Amino acid sequence: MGSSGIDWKLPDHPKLPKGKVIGLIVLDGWGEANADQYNCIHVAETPVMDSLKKGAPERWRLVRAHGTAVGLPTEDDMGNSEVGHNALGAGRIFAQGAKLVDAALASGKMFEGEGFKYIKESFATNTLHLIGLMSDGGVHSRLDQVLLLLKGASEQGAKRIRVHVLTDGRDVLDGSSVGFAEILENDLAKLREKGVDAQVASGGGRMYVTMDRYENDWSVVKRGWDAQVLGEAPYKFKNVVEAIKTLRAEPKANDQYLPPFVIVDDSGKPVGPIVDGDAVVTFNFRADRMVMLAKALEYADFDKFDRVRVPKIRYAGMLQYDGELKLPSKYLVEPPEIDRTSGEYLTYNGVRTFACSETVKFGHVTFFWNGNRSGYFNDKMEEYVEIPSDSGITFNVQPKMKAVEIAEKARDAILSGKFEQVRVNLPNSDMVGHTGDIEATVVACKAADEAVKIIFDAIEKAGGIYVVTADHGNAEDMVKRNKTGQPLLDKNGNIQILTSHTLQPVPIAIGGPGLAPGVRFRKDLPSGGLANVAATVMNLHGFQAPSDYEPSLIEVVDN
Ligand SMILES: O=C(O)[C@H](O)COP(=O)(O)O
Ligand SMILES: [Mn+2]
Ligand SMILES: [Mn+2]
Repeated sequence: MGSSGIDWKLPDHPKLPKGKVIGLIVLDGWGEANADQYNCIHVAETPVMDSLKKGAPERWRLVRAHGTAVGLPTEDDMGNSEVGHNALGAGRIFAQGAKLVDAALASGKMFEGEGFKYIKESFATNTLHLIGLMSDGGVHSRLDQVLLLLKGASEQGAKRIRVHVLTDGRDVLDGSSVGFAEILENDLAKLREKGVDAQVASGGGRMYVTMDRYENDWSVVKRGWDAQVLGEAPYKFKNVVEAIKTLRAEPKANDQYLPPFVIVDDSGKPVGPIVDGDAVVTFNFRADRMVMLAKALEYADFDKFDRVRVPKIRYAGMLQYDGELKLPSKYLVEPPEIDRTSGEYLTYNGVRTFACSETVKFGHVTFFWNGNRSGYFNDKMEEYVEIPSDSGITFNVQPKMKAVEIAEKARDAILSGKFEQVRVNLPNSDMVGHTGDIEATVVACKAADEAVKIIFDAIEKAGGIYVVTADHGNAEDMVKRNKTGQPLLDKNGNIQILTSHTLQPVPIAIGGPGLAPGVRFRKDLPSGGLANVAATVMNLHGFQAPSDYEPSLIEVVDN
């Protein structure tokens, strides 16, 4: 029993041995879908992953990775890395940010909480700034929630509001930001009719402005800071719709990569720099791509870039983004309380763990896996290795990314005999899938498959077990489809490329020389999802899972 009163000791599994090394591979954005020319996994040569299917149904199956299976509001919500890795690591389904924010808005509790009271103190004299992703993707944010927040804040006395938008095109179709901007403008106009001075103040494409993650490239956050806080950007416009349309045409940027811009008044002055006394809310509910900005806004000691001017603000996140760092300290909605994750249990039960990915996905197999918590549970039992990602490029120009490097680190960790769990995320199919470049995504899928082979070979040598799965779909479908599954065409007759994730299930396969002969997937969990994986892995480590975990996918039959 630990000091927290939690009994961390896991009971022995009645049939499965301990001490086998498990190679636990998450292919990011690797779903299962019908085979056609837009299914890059099908088009790519992926002999290793293909061969696993032959193990069905005993050793290969599909699991749900979207919607309510991962704690999202509806079955129309595609999966994503945060909720996927949370479910994989925590073994239970938690109501996730999107759902918690919906509930807090519906009940009005958002406006009664500590976080809102804190920012509200600025309303009488100062400006409320809202910063975040303008999208209905439901991955990092949702525009309908932002509109309700705007309405609620104005009803609560906000007299001057400035919105700093980040355009998406990654969780939604490229080009859709124009429509979102029109919807937002419409609501801001309604507020102005009511006497609230409400306008968009700045913007930029999410991948080029603000929404970097895991400290891959601070210049992205700096570009946002300059526009949002300092009111400085290379482009100036009178309104946001014009800004987006113009920048999409020239310099021909897509939504994800629009350059930063500020909105200026008739005299050319930026309408919304952030100044002393203002309130700021970052309205994304998802953590990874808000943490860096949250640090810049909140930390007095900060040396990642020159902030030039650091306004004394009242800052709240939509959620608290990092439970360990308590960042930000003020927030509007309580984050999901993802406790007692499998990683924490396993360290208490003698399972030594190695986790690795490249920077852009490093936090997925550490931070998200451990319930949005940074750092080690026990640094004597765990080693996390981050391979630096390339920065400043779109990954279609480098579709192999660091797959080989990740796999080789995993191989070495497996062969070292120092770990019982070696966990990796292979980013290729997701990161390249998001660029919408089909040819490059095919190369990416092949590269991921080759990396899997390197890890499998090590597992073979070490007499271990492999578990390979994915966090959600992406590369298996690169086109927007109608209800009957036919590709949709835009008004120029071109197919509409799908840069986002999908609603598809993902594969899970188990095997390797260390897998006890009688282990197979149960048949009585047809709707099993990612949250069932943690108990499965605990079993394969020789333990029974805690009783409130989603049930294990495997059973052991006597041969
Ligand atoms: O943040 C991103 O890159 C996308 O919005 C979602 O992708 P991920 O959930 O795979 O990280
Ligand atoms: Mn992902
Ligand atoms: Mn993704």
